[in-house]
Amino acid sequence: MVAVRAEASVVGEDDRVISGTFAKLKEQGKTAFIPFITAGDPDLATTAKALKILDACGSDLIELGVPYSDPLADGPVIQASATRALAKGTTFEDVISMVKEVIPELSCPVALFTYYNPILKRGIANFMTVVKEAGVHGLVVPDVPLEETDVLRSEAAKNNLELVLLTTPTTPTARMEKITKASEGFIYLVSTVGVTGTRANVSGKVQALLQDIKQVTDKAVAVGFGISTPEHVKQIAGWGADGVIIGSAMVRQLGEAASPEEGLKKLEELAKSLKAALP
Ligand SMILES: O=P(O)(O)OC[C@@H](O)[C@@H](O)c1c[nH]c2ccccc12
Repeated sequence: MVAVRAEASVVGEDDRVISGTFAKLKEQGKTAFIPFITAGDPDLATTAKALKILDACGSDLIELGVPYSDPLADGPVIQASATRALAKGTTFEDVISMVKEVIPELSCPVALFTYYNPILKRGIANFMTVVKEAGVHGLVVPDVPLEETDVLRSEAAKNNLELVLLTTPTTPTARMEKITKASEGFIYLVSTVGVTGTRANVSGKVQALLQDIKQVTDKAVAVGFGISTPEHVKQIAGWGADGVIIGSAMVRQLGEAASPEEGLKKLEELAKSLKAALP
């Protein structure tokens, strides 16, 4: 009995900040606004400012990408952004030092986005401890197969980190059900096949995919890939999504601006316009 209690207190419901955030939003009938940016593009000082701006614009969660040399799920915008960040010399350790300073100043939680290799390289247990100590609340690891998530999830859980899993339009139903059971924080519904990057329209399949997922789980579902305009986010919120994730459109503001200051200004404008379009 005692052992069971001790175990339960390691990961109490209250420690699950990301699922807690979604639960609160649900009570208020709100859809989460979740921007993604790459750490270190154009530099880490600007990333720190961007995190504070996104938080002030009403982000409900921020997905912060660790730049990686072989970002296989990413389209041209995020690839170029990761390349710029790496060319600046941004390391995982630098990203961690920066977030450690900034997260205490934010009111919204942060999920760290990273490919699997940098985790394996550092050792799963060690990686989780470092990330937790930096104040991070969850992890998105797009290239880890479901079958290999057990050890990742248990090490994450020891550190109160929620491990978000992804499902795509080509995921078979039985597998999608397993993913919804195993996913923590929320379920990441990839809106379309292919790589990240803005698209003119949101795939019409998203509405049916959301219904399918919601039939098998009560967990929150956030949609990402190809979302960039107020019309897109309105449409997806109308289909019952619990959150919208916007990556490339955000990354582009910072990456393609003439100066960091201009990039931050454009980022703020986009964040405000998307947030204002959400219920
Ligand atoms: O860039 P988009 O199309 O807005 O997609 C979201 C996204 O950027 C972010 O969640 C993400 C960045 N890289 C990824 C790789 C795989 C899955 C998801 C991601």
